Amino acid sequence: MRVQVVDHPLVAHKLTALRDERTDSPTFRRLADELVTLLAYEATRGARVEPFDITTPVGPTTGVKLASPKPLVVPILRAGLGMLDGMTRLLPTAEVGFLGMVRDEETLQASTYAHRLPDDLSGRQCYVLDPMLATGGTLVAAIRYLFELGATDVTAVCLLAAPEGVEVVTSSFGADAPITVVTAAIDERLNENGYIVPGLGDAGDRLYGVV
Ligand SMILES: O=P(O)(O)OC[C@H]1O[C@H](OP(=O)(O)OP(=O)(O)O)[C@H](O)[C@@H]1O
Ligand SMILES: O=c1cc[nH]c(=O)[nH]1
Ligand SMILES: [Mg+2]
Repeated sequence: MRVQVVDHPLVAHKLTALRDERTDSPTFRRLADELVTLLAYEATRGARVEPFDITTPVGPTTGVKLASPKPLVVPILRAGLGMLDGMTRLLPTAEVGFLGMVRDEETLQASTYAHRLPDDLSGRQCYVLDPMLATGGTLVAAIRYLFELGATDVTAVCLLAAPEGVEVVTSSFGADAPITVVTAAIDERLNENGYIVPGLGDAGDRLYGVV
């Protein structure tokens, strides 16, 4: 398993504005979208391509195009939906599957309330979108499900991660697992309610105007 923290001044600048409690919902959505596009650039560094012949106005050449089968992008509802447009802007030919998951606020256990994914993920590069990697329960369950469907190459794109969550994903699948986590930052810790500190609060509520 590989963890990549995207170290870039624009990422840090936008993340700071996203964290700020004064940032309203429309601005939060825009910043999340912009951040994902920057993270997507790194997350897709290993995207498979195949040779593609074209003719420019000057003559023939061979370039590349994304290889088949198409990559699959999987936002984890609700908050992951706020990352979908930013990701598919860079991967417009990707297919999109959906996982609806919610964490119990008391037990912090994740449960799945909806799924709509292709039946067979073998050979597909899968990109899971979830802004927050907190205890790791949600991401572990999501990746386990993708593996059950045959996935062998999973990249999770998160806006923020807690060290505890990164550790749980690593220990659940092993250091050699074909998993990459790309995030804008790994914060200090989780608090007693399972929230990332300093974090940005409840990503779903802030995206969708609940607070
Ligand atoms: O790493 P974990 O401890 O499992 O927590 C992270 C999950 O919690 C949040 O979702 P939430 O359950 O609040 O659902 P929502 O997206 O509908 O707000 C967040 O969007 C992640 O999916
Ligand atoms: O800090 C956190 C942890 C889980 N989910 C969130 O939205 N925020
Ligand atoms: Mg939430």
